[in-house]
Amino acid sequence: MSEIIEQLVRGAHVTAWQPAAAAHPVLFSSSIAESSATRAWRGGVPICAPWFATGPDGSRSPSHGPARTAVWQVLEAPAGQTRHRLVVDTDAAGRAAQIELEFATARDGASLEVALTARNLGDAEALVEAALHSYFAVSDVTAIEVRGLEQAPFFDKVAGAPAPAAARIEFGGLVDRIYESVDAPIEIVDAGWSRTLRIEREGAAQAVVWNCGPDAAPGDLGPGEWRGFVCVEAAMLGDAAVTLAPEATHRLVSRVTVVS
Ligand SMILES: O=P(O)(O)OC[C@H]1O[C@H](O)[C@H](O)[C@@H](O)[C@@H]1O
Repeated sequence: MSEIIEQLVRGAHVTAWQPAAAAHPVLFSSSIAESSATRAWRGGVPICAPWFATGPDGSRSPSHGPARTAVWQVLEAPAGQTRHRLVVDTDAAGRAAQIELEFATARDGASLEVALTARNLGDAEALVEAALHSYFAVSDVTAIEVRGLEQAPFFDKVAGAPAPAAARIEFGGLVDRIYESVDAPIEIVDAGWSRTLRIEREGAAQAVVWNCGPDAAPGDLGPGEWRGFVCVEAAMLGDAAVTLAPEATHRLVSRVTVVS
């Protein structure tokens, strides 16, 4: 089978990727996903910027920032790569700003790299949060293992409190965690599909792990489809947001490799 790659101009949203040699998609998308000015595609790689959720003080909207629902400009790119550009006019602190976002994708037979570069075009400093909110396809989230986070404490958004490191993530209900400091690669070990995905990140020590489970499943997921993905997100939010001086840039990268 030949490679499948799909990307929307709205949100510069990569909605599908399956390398030619892979038996299953690497990225999950909902069977009833839609993309509009008010609703982001459910799946693929939503770009959250220049804030995450409702931002550092909880008052930003839309949730996860305007980048995932705005129409981006398509830039020229070498064969096999894509580049998109968007300028947003508000920073994560709610201040008027000029922040250029450039989103680039590159891939080979086994890896897909997505990179978001934020550049402050304004005269004053700008606060930027961001996440590459990747939905990785799995055979059944309740039967996978996520490796590489065992030693890392996290903030449990479900409990609303910090939590100590835990040996294993049990999926099946709502899991929504912000791991604060993780440099090593994270692996999704999927025995059902005899496959391991390795996720490497640059420009972010945080990783968000999310699956909604059955009870918190959003309306734009098909029946039972919560089992078919796990989000492992390269993230910089809250205390890890970056303050960009005028002309300063920050690059956030997530690279997934099919290792077996
Ligand atoms: O439904 P969405 O706006 O796409 O957000 C989906 C999820 O994104 C992140 O993983 C957040 O940590 C979750 O709290 C949120 O529920």
